[in-house]
Amino acid sequence: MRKTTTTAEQMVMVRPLSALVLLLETPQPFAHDPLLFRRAQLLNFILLTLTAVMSVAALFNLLVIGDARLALIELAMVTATLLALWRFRRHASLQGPAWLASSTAGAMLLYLIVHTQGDTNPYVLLLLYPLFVYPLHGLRAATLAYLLFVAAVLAIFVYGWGRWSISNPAQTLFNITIALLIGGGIIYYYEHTREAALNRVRILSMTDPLTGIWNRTMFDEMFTHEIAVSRRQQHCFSLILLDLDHFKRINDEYGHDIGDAVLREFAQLLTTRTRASDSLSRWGGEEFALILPNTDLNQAEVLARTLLKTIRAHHYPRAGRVTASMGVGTFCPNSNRETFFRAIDQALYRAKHQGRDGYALATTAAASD
Ligand SMILES: Nc1nc2c(ncn2[C@@H]2O[C@H](COP(=O)(O)OP(=O)(O)OP(=O)(O)O)[C@@H](O)[C@H]2O)c(=O)[nH]1
Repeated sequence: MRKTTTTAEQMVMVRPLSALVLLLETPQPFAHDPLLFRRAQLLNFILLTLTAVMSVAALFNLLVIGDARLALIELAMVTATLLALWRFRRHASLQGPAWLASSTAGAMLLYLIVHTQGDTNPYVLLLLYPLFVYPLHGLRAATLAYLLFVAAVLAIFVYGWGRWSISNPAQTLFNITIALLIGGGIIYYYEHTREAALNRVRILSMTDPLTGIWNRTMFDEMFTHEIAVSRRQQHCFSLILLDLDHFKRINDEYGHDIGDAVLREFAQLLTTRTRASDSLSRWGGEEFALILPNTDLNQAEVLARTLLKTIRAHHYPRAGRVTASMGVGTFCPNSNRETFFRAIDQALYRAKHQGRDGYALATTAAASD
């Protein structure tokens, strides 16, 4: 076996570097949701930047400018961002640290305009606020935060009107208001477009384009989730695999368009005849999967019989009547995922071989370890 050794020199080089990489990396608990992960990445970056910038500013103000009061305020902000960073990384919490980050940055910008007393140059920096408050909090909360921020800026300006030497204050106030509203409006529009596009992509990635029900990826996720719930709460859930009978004939006799219409209507029929807590997915082709949370085998069997009756009785405008076969099984906390699914698949296969338009049960022995 190859042995790797690390010299003391390498350790010194590697440790600070890996500590830095660790800080830059977004914590794993956010990795399951791409949207959340992007938000967490941004928050991590903002908190680290705020901590670094404020630390440098505090040192500069203390040692070079000699302004201890300002340095103290900046050190308080460093403490706040470090606290937020700790909560974010240690407890994988996003909301609280995000609000702390945006409030700290907002307070810092407001303090800057108070501190420079009428100098309008720092006002351009105010547009940094919506740039990160929108991606951090989402459209609604960010708009509220930004409007409050604009109101605070204007209130500070009005407060300083008679006290500070501002050249042409009315004109300046008008310019600042317009710049903040237009700048914020553009960022709002951009964020709105981005959120709408992301939502669309999200829906497309979760649903089947033909029938509109959950797709196979979502089935896998919901199935995994239901197994976790079953093991945690120590109760069973059921699964029904459905396959349309002789579907190839429909395509061959009436064409693919009619076949597609049958699939859509079949999905609709099942959706209306099952509970809102049940989840119907298109497993692939003419095969569907129905997850029934908190349902035992007897209840699943009753539902299978009802569904078979409903499917048999339904008349499709061009294709007439269509039947389906089903494999029915119940997952209990001691079941094994793979063997359970295989047993249901085999049950469906048996239902087909027993003449179709019926169901077969996954045997308990086959479904368990
Ligand atoms: N129109 C349409 N047909 C599809 C779609 N996906 C799969 N199919 C068709 O579904 C048919 C499935 O055929 P088979 O696997 O032989 O099954 P079957 O004819 O239903 O026979 P049994 O399942 O044994 O009752 C094939 O002709 C596929 O082309 C789809 O999205 N639209």
